[in-house]
Amino acid sequence: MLSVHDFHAGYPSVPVVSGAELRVERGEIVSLFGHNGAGKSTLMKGVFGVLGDCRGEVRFNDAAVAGASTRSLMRRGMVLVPQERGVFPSLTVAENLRMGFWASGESARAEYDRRLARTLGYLPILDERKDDRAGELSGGQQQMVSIGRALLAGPKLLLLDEPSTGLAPNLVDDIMALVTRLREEEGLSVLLVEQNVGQALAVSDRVYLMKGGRIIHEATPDQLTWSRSLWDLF
Ligand SMILES: Nc1ncnc2c1ncn2[C@@H]1O[C@H](COP(=O)(O)OP(=O)(O)OP(=O)(O)O)[C@@H](O)[C@H]1O
Repeated sequence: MLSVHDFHAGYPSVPVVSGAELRVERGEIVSLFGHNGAGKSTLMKGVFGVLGDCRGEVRFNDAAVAGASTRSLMRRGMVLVPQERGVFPSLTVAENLRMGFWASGESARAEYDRRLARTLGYLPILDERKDDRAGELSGGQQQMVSIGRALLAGPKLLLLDEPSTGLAPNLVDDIMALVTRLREEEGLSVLLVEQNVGQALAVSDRVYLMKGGRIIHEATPDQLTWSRSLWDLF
């Protein structure tokens, strides 16, 4: 579904990610772990076409997409849920969700209704709050808006950047359960950045460790759980 080879990304005159190699197979949940500043968000944003200064190979659904715009990647089915959530506070929840649909380039009303019904099925709180301004919602509910907006875009691959930032532990469990359901019921592939390592490991098929802008190791959750030497890499 996604393969990244010798990928470099950063900001004007600030190189961050160096020579990254990673892949996400269809239907896989893959986590990317690393300390603050390791470059996880930069890698995700680079792959998603948000940053200008990138080079290397990115293949998505068998097409070479390095350098493609975010807009074209969304139309192909890659969607980023950014760490900062990016909800539009003065718009209602329903309007925020609709933005995701429009960003996917779809315009058929029937498809909108179908995606909306499925999304509200996963996130019933958004149905209850659909006429409220997103800025009035709690942090956890705003995270649900951000994920819901991504689902309205009809993703095949979700890039989820620290979805549980600032959330209570029970909400972290809810988000991990949602990720698992989306994989099982929608066949979604997920690349997940998460600081709650234990909870992310429980839902992941594979894991990458990132340090100093480099991917330093690939492991299964089992290997990571039982190998002290892998943790020492950090
Ligand atoms: N807009 C920017 N301009 C310049 N440097 C940036 C910018 N955003 C991030 N950086 C730098 O890039 C490096 C990697 O940051 P990044 O956010 O990718 O790390 P991260 O692993 O996602 O960390 P965290 O877990 O804190 O989100 C850091 O040194 C950071 O200061």
